[in-house]
Amino acid sequence: MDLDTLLNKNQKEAATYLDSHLRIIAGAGSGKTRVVTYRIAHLIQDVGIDPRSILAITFTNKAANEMKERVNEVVGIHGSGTLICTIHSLCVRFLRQHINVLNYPSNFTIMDEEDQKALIKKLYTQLEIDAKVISIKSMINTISSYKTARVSPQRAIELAGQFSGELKKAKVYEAYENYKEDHFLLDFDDLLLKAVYILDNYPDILEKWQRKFQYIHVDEFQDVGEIEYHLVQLLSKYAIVCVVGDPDQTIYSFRGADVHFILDFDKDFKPNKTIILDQNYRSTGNILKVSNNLIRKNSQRLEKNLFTKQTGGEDVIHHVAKSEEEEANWIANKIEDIVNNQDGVNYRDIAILYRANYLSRTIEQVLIRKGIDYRIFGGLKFFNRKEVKDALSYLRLVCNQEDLAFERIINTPARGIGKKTLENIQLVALNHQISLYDALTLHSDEIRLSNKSKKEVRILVEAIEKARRSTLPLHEMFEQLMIDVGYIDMLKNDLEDNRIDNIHELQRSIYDFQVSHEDAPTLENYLQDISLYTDNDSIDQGQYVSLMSIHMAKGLEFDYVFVLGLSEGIFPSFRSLAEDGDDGLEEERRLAYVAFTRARKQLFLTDSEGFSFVTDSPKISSRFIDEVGNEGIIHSGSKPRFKTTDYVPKQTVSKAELIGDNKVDDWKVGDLVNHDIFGKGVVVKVNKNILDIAFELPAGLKSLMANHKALKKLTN
Ligand SMILES: Nc1ncnc2c1ncn2[C@@H]1O[C@H](COP(=O)(O)OP(=O)(O)OP(=O)(O)O)[C@@H](O)[C@H]1O
Repeated sequence: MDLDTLLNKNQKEAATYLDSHLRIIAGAGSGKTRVVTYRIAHLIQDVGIDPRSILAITFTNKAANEMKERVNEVVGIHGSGTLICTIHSLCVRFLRQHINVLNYPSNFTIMDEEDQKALIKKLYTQLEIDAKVISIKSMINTISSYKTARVSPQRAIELAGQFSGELKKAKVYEAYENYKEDHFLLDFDDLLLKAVYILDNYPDILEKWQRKFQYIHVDEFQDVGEIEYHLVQLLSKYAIVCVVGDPDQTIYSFRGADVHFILDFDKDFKPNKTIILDQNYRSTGNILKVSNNLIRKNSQRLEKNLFTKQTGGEDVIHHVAKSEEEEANWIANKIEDIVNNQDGVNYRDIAILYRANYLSRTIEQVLIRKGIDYRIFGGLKFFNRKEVKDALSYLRLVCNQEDLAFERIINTPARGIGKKTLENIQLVALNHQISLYDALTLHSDEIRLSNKSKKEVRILVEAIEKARRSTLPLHEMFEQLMIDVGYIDMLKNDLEDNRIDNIHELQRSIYDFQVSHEDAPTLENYLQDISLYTDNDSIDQGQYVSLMSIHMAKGLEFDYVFVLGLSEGIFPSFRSLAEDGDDGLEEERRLAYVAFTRARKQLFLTDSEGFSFVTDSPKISSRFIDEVGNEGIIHSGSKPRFKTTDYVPKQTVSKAELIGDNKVDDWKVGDLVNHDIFGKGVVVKVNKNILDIAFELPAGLKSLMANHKALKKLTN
């Protein structure tokens, strides 16, 4: 293996330095993964280290598999036995051997989040706790916080003292832990905690595992948390540890990752050396320029000067579309253009990335319409998501009392209608040859329901009937329906922000449908239109565009990358800013940096005008676009508007800025307005003499008469 031809000088030093612990701090695309791979190969092939004494911890299973493959390619069969896996897999492997010391069998069961939810629901019934008072999701978070802070259930009960809410949670925690122990179950936290507990308390097992590894590598070290760090410390007594990371790519702080572990590595692991890799091999000069300019705006960072020898390259393109639909169309057209006109490029070289999963909806619909196959990594296609299916079922019930829709939603949210009651309703429907909904409403006397269920059913039926009679525009009827049937409350109680965003995105889809089908914007037509997307099971031809959230894209690379939805409030996310202020903003910026640096040949950034149902405000371009400067980037489409510049005038509007007379045919989408009561807004739809205007919160979206005196057009 000739490392001189495979690696640059610093990379080679990093791959071959074995005299002490090693920290490799490296920018995006500078060959971190490549260096770890060749370091392992070097240890086996050139140094003759027993492969079984080499450990490499990666962040995802995908990364582990890729690294294994690459090591095998280089060293062949000699590499077998090297342990390359995620930290959770390492713990499972460890526990299967040693958990018997805690009186667990080695074939314990691992619980995922769905299992956790089911268990907590069960415990709530036993302990008579209402999920509306303590949501299941918040309970899962509480349990996880107790555990990672190493607070035992007994201690939690003591700490809760007389505070009844806290005491209830502590009791659930106790019952949860007891149940798991009785049934030999482990949740994800337990995998790490139990492994660390055994290593901390059983010196002979610790010694055995410490003697196992001579060389330990940890990739993506910027995203480790306290327990992972402790585990690496424990295992490293006789080993040389090599950690690799990029502090600018810390994107999991919300899950306990702490960038200080890589920054302070030199204090705990002695002696040590740090090597910095600053040559980027992945991206063109322009992609790098734009990414560097952005990340420089973060104040909490180690300055690195990432460079590339691939100067220039295609400009980064930022496109502002008139609407989300147009944004998606622009992306799809560009993709077709690239695939048709660039030699050897196919769909698999292209990725579409977004900040939040709900943002995939519009682009999915456009790709389906154009017959471009796509895959969503780490998630479900929009119309397959549970909450979207539930919401559409409610609409189907409003539209035509469909039985399948009825069955899907009758007990979501819970109305005390279980399998038996449903069978009872089905029988009544069969006897009378009517729909399930009619059976429930017209023959309720034949159905056995508790008083509580009767009340819940009444609320449901009233909500459905109200929606049927509604004269509101469809998207408003839908919004009201989701509130009236208790669906939004259910999601709020369960702290399911992402699912709520998907419901708002579905509302946007209904709104868009009305705008484009002014002639017959009926619910029936909408449902028919949408079935094209819900029944879409494309045949896998192996050629697909990859769609994923930026968190999922960590460590990956693609020739062409589109990052969509770059609107202020969406990316950076308003929630991160509200919850974590400047720290939240810096993490969002790192996320944008990760997204931009996934691109090899060309990067496209898009956003659109109009109104966001998720942030409930008019859309303007993300500050990140403003921050990347003007070098290496060109703008197309509408002129980007930023919060700091021309969008919201700081002073009150002067008379001269106002156009006095609002002639009806003067209006167009994108016009800025000032309204005497609602303040400033932007026109999102012109419908003869009625304007849909998106105002800043709290006013939101309003339909107003174009020539009303309260409304003034502002000069653009
Ligand atoms: N010395 C080199 N010669 C040629 N190609 C290289 C070299 N070093 C890295 N590369 C290539 O550059 C790209 C980025 O490398 P790699 O994925 O290892 O970077 P990374 O630092 O792990 O990236 P990130 O942290 O952004 O995910 C890969 O395609 C890799 O093959």
